[in-house]
Amino acid sequence: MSQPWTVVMPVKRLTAAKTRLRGGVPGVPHEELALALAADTLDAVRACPGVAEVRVVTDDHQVAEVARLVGAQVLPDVADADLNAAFRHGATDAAGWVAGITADLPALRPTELAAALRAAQADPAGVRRFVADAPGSGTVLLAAPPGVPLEPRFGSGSAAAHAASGARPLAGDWPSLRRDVDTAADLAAAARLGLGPRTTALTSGCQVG
Ligand SMILES: Nc1nc2c(ncn2[C@@H]2O[C@H](COP(=O)(O)OP(=O)(O)OP(=O)(O)O)[C@@H](O)[C@H]2O)c(=O)[nH]1
Ligand SMILES: C=C(OP(=O)(O)O)C(=O)O
Repeated sequence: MSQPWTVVMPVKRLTAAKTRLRGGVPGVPHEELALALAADTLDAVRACPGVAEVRVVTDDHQVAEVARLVGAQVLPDVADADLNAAFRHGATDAAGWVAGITADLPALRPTELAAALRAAQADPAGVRRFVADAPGSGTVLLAAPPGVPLEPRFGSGSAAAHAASGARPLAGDWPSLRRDVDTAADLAAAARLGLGPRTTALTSGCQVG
């Protein structure tokens, strides 16, 4: 029987978010696209079996509104902090299993996330586990057992940084989980897997990638 998860999802202010994607979908306002990516990720996380609580760390009022509507808890960003500080802040005082996930997974399927979370709990070693992104250099998910600090090392080269910090990679065929979207080419790859409803509605009929 799996134990419940608290999932922490940081989202940057939309005006500053996803700069590598800016202009990537002609005709689609950038902030609407950034919001759609986060909203679809959030919906999939909320729909994932085993996820008891979702904490969205953000200073963006539109993201906060969407998050509250789907029953997530909203925490403001720590002033002048970065992505890893946002993960640590969101994980504060979480009692059981904690996972940090990036908010740029618009093709995410709840079944694939559930499978990855189950795989993390199946490890008897009691260490942090992570899921690398599709290219293998980044991280989309970091999981910590009860009582073990999340110790996030997201950012460029984070898969190696997480491994160097003692976290172990999770192997699994979870293409929708591993498909983070940083560029227009990533969005095209996510579209081939099947985008969530908000990103689909916003980009349908548009040239992506
Ligand atoms: N709350 C919070 N979330 C962040 C911060 N930096 C990044 N994120 C989120 O973390 C996730 C992964 O970050 P990146 O892929 O680097 O996204 P990004 O910084 O918006 O994209 P680029 O501008 O292209 O580097 C995204 O969902 C971001 O919204 C931060 O300082 N605070
Ligand atoms: C945040 C990360 O990278 P990117 O900005 O490339 O999504 C990461 O992979 O840890």
